[in-house]
Amino acid sequence: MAVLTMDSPDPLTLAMAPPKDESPADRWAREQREAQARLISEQIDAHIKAEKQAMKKRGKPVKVLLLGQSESGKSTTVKNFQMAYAYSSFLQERSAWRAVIHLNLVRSINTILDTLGKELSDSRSQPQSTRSMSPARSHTRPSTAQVRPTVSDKASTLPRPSTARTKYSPSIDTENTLVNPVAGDLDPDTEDDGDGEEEASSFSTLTDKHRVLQLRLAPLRHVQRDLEQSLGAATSEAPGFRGDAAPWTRQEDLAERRPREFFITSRTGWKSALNRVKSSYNAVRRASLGSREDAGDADENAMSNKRKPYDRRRGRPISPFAFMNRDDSDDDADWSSHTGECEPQAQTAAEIISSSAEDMVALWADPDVQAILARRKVKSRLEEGPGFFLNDVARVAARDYEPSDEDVVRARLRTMGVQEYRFKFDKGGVDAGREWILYDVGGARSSRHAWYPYFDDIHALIFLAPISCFDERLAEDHRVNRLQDSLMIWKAVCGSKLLRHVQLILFLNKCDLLQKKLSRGVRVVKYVPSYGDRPNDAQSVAKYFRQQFKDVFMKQSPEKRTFYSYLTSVIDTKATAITVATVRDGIQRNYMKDADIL
Ligand SMILES: Nc1nc2c(ncn2[C@@H]2O[C@H](COP(=O)(O)OP(=O)(O)OP(=O)(O)O)[C@@H](O)[C@H]2O)c(=O)[nH]1
Ligand SMILES: [Mg+2]
Repeated sequence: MAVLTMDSPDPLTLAMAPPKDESPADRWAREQREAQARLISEQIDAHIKAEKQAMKKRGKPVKVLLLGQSESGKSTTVKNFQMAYAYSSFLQERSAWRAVIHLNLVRSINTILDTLGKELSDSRSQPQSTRSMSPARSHTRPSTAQVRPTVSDKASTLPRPSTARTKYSPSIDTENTLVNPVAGDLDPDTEDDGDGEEEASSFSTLTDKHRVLQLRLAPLRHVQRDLEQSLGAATSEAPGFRGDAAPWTRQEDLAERRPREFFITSRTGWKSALNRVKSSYNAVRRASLGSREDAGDADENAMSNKRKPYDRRRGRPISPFAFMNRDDSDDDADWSSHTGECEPQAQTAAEIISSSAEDMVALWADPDVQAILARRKVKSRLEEGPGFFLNDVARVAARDYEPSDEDVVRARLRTMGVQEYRFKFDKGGVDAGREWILYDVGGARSSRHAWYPYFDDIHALIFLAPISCFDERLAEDHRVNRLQDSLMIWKAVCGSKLLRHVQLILFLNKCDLLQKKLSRGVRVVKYVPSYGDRPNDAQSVAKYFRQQFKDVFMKQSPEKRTFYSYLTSVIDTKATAITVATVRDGIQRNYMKDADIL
């Protein structure tokens, strides 16, 4: 074995030494390269120094985590912050939401077509004796293939409804579904109003006109598939998952910490999804924004094959968002080379949607279709569900459609992983100029393990609890009532030792939907027996639910702290702007008080 002795030449010196037989030209080239490298190194050092000084001057960023179950309104709240304080970046993204809105719309249409399909097959499967109750039912039905594709009521040869309808009997929850909303699971055998207890009919009111519409709208199935493919995994709702409401509590008991970086899934979720279709919509916009947009062409599955976004200067993963004020925009410079991938599918989808506009309007406006949807309980599910655009078809399907702010706020795309938004409040407030970071998380049960690593490094937590969901079940686990799930998460949040100094702010959200639900006659006491004989109006119900959350807060908080709560409908951007401003001031004051700045 060779041994290094003191007499041996220093291996480092040897490695750095120029080649023995270096020519003058090679030497000149080498020295040029070395000078260039020195210059770059000095520039990086100067940049880091300037950044550190700026950081010191600005102070640490205010960090806010948004929590709540899936579809509680976290991302919608972020959009409200974005609209209020980073509107230019919101505008830059706005047109890209068109694909999401189109997908939301097409899904609603396909849900209607599915319902009509069921209606027809249910009526066909009725025994002959039932069908022959009415003389009209002996009429021969034309085969679908024979139907001329025109939308006219005159061709109708199908029977009209008789008055002898099957009695509507909702097999819904009985009493005691939610005796104590904080306690255990629901009875898995019970069903609620919103879960699709549908009443089949022994005959169909559908005519040739509807069949023609069905045929003409059939291409929208492909459109849905194509848009889902273009936008990636965030378009599907959370898969079934029978995990805990607050899976981190066990970790907390064991004082187990996992590094946050492990969980950051930069460039997944809706931002990446939007960027995949963005370029196909607006070539001019693309040309002007191409250099700064964090344009993603990867969905979550493709991520592992891509270069990971990493900010060498700051030593952390790059934000997946372009949502930041101008002087932060260089954050995403590494990604500019990915910009501009064209998604012709989204454009083709927009063309088909545009040419189907009239038929979509006709389908949704049709009184027979409306009656079937109402009877099968699909109507309220659509109207009160996320991403409802059926009342805006003519506008949304137009060739030159550009989403409005309100459209973007109403659009639905699931958040995957944890997404980070950075921005500064340019003007106003007690702490103008300070950087803020909002963390938006995926709220499905399968995503909640990713929340915990953020607990020890945040100043405030905004918790979204949709109070209209008292009669709904979790998509990922149908045994669990959604209000109960919210309360279980809230309980764990309030009781968390890591969060004991964190300012908790509760948004009792979806008050507009609560109002709608109650006005169509849904009774709270049926799902929350403890509600008793209190009035079934939105104000009383909201007050009662607020008290439930407050009780949990008071009981679980490890230390005394103030309870902040707001009744919100975060799709109402005007009202939410006021709430957001109040919350912002409150968080800033608290932050500065803690930092002994005030
Ligand atoms: N009517 C009504 N709709 C709301 C309200 N808040 C949110 N929504 C809608 O509900 C849907 C879901 O909202 P998101 O903000 O995406 O929910 P989220 O909590 O981010 O959900 P995940 O990303 O799955 O965790 C969207 O279509 C929103 O427009 C509200 O107060 N009223
Ligand atoms: Mg979200």
